[in-house]
Amino acid sequence: MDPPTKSWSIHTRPEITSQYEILEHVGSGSYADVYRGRRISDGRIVALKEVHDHRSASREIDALRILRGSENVVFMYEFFWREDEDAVIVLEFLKTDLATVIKEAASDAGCEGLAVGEIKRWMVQILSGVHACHRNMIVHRDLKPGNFLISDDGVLKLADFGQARILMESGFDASNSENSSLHPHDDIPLSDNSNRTEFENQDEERISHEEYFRVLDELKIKSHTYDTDDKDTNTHDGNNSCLATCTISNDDDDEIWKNSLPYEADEEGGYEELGFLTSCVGTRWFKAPELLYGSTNYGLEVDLWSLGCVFAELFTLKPLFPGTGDIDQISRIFSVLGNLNEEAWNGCSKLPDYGRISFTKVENPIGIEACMPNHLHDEVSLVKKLVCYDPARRATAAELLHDKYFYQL
Ligand SMILES: Nc1ncnc2c1ncn2[C@@H]1O[C@H](COP(=O)(O)OP(=O)(O)OP(=O)(O)O)[C@@H](O)[C@H]1O
Repeated sequence: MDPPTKSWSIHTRPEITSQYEILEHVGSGSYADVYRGRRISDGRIVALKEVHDHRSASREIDALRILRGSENVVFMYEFFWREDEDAVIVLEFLKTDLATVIKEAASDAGCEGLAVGEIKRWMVQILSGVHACHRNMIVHRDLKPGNFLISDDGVLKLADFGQARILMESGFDASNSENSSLHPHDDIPLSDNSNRTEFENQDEERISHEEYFRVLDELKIKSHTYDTDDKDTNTHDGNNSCLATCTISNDDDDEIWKNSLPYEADEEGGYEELGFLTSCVGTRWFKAPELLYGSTNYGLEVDLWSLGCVFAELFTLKPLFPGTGDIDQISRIFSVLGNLNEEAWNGCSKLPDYGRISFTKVENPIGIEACMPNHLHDEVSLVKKLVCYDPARRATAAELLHDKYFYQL
């Protein structure tokens, strides 16, 4: 079947085709088509990501500009963006991803799971990629195995920043916390011959030890900044990239839920004017409880919950909370952690959708331990540091990078 008409536009753009040979279409996401390409000047194989959504392109470029040079974040060589055209982002080409690693291990009948050494290696790289984001106050908002790409030489890189937000200016200048998102389209003249921006060969930003530890301290500050232009209404279902808007659910029960949620407020002129973050982001299985309950002033911690789910999956090769709809998602979390209440998270009753639906009391939550049978105490404990209700109690990526678990043989 032919790709959607719009995705052909990359073939008809001389500024791109004069520099890149487009080899093949390698994948599609909710907002993008990705092609393998060859840079004509030196034969380098690249990924050309044609992003069909303006806001998503802006987010991805903003984040990748800031994160350039981070070893565990996908590298952006340059991008092309002209008025009335989709942005095309030129990225390093990464052949596989963590979802494939997990799937292959799970489908190998003789395989009892990934080797501990391999798991630790992936985790450290995941943490390093997420730490790079968080030290720059970038919340990714869609962490899942499929968004951790892997190079031929086994280096894992965080990708797909289409839902990312910058919560404050990098450098943590809180005085500029509002309107902090960079807008590449504002500073790139949108004329025919000035639509290309290169990043290759730029030196990695380096920070002093003093600055490093200051940043670690800052990570403890829970950021609840106002978001001036967040009105994205799309989210993904389950573990796959099939798009489900917030008004579509796999679960009939969610009819009740969705009708009670203020998703309509995300429409043009709604949240944009009010300046809140949307709760309508991420992939359900990895979505933090505060997002499921409609929070609009969450912080970096939503990524930490997702990380916990990814880590559990690396250990067990099975998703931790494979909900079929938002209600089912919450029910699954409750059956493991117990009901969400003030005792579990002081302040949770203020979440916008708290109490809109009453859930049966889970008398005996099974605990994370039961989801990870045959796993060591340290492994369960690592997941528990992330998968906990109170966002303030979730361990940061920086803290976990120092966790003794990663230094034990
Ligand atoms: N740098 C890359 N190198 C190789 N393949 C890539 C690269 N980036 C993305 N892909 C492939 O293209 C597909 C779509 O990309 P991506 O997921 O980033 O688009 P998206 O619309 O932002 O996704 P999503 O639906 O998860 O939000 C991915 O599944 C992946 O297989």
